[in-house]
Amino acid sequence: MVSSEVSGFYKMTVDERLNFVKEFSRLSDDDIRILRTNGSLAIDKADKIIENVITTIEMPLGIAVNFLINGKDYLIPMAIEEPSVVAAASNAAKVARKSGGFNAYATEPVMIGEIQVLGIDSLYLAKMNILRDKSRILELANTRSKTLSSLGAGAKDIEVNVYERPHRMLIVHLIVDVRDAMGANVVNSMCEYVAPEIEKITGGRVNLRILSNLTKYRVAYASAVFSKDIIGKEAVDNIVEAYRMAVVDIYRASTNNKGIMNGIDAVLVATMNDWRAAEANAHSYAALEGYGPLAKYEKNSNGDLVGTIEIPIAVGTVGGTTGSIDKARIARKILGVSNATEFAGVLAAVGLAQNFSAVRALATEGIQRGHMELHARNLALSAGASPEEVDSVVNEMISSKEITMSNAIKILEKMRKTK
Ligand SMILES: CC(C)(COP(=O)([O-])OP(=O)([O-])OC[C@H]1O[C@@H](n2cnc3c(N)ncnc32)[C@H](O)[C@@H]1OP(=O)([O-])[O-])[C@@H](O)C(=O)NCCC(=O)NCCSC(=O)C[C@@](C)(O)CC(=O)[O-]
Ligand SMILES: NC(=O)C1=CN([C@@H]2O[C@H](COP(=O)(O)OP(=O)(O)OC[C@H]3O[C@@H](n4cnc5c(N)ncnc54)[C@H](OP(=O)(O)O)[C@@H]3O)[C@@H](O)[C@H]2O)C=CC1
Repeated sequence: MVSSEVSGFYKMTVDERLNFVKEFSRLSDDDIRILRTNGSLAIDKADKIIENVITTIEMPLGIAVNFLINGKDYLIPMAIEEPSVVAAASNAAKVARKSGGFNAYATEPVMIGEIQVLGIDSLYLAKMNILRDKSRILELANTRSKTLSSLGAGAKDIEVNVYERPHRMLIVHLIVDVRDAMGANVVNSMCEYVAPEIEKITGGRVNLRILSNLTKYRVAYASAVFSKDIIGKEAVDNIVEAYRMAVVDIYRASTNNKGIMNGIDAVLVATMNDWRAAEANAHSYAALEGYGPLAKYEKNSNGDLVGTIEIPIAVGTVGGTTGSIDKARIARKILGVSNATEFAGVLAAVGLAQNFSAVRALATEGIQRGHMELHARNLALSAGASPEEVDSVVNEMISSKEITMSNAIKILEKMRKTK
């Protein structure tokens, strides 16, 4: 197995990077041909995926290197428009692997489907009757997926929540093990299918039947030690203090968690998973006990920084659009995860890595040096520089210490005049 630890990956040419990834992930020549093809999603195929299609839109896909998770090497495909995210993930993974890399695990892939029942005479009696008929309801739900039933997964339990005020209703939770799927469609099918039975049992009227995007029972964890000898004692203390700011201040917690999702969303986009669901999930979980940071930092007795993350993740290796788009299928091959639970653990590690790098930068030199130097390339492109002109414009912006759009335009105009 080739190691994912590679210094100077970013200095390689695109072809050299592709060759590295091909060898690491054992990609076929056909995979490489697809990765090299711009616009590989044919318009007639795109037209079958969503509605009212007029074109497709491209976005860069980069690879974060150095990830060692539970002793296994990973290359992380990330599709994102924001510079410095891929660099930051690779940077954190490089530091973490010096202390053994990330440890990660995820709970069983259990989702919650919700059924709202209104117009019930006796809420507590209705609750009792639903619980009494639980096995029959679960059996009915499980007729909706042959695969889940054959895997010993599917609908497993029922919870009933009674609300008397401000509005009277029952909310029935269908607890479903969705295995390798994200699970929204299958959970929704089950909820809709059992709804008439719930009406019969309760004498009420079912209104909504929809999954919850808050997957309280489907949670991933990751941890890593970041050595004080690499990041410095002062950085360890400053990062712990920065974490504490996110604990007391929701304005900081929001930005902190955005940084975590920078990494997770990018992998979800690369593999065509539902990142809107992931966003809703992460932020509502962060708010369960009053909105706070999803990753925590402590200093251990050796003086090193210990980072941990606890984040709900509903991600699929089957279903949705994960198999419909060739590059997403290849991105998953690059990632090399064999099931949704392993995938969730990897995403938690990516989220922690992303958070560590951002907070490390913030708590030491500030975010602008690392981030803006990479963002300068976008400014140069937006100012109209050709790919050949970008590096010269960027270098001049950096040496003038003015990384702004107006400076990029000025430099470009001057450069073209003197040519
Ligand atoms: C940008 C770095 C990594 C530079 O960091 P540096 O210290 O200049 O990097 P280095 O030269 O010491 O290199 C260390 C490693 O970083 C990687 N690396 C280094 N440079 C590159 C590059 N050009 N392209 C790809 N990878 C790169 C690479 O793995 C490299 O190892 P090597 O290959 O040399 O053995 C650092 O400053 C950093 O991690 N900054 C944080 C950036 C960040 O978090 N960006 C997210 C966007 S800002 C945001 O949206 C969220 C935020 C910040 O608001 C969240 C929050 O508030 O919490
Ligand atoms: N609120 C939200 O987040 C919502 C999201 N969505 C969308 O729903 C999609 C995800 O739904 P999802 O149910 O995952 O997708 P699918 O319905 O596409 O896929 C799930 C199905 O795949 C089959 N399957 C085959 N092998 C496995 C396996 N190993 N593990 C699990 N299932 C397997 C099962 O069907 P079978 O038994 O027939 O083989 C299962 O029901 C996403 O596109 C999402 O954007 C939709 C509605 C709401």
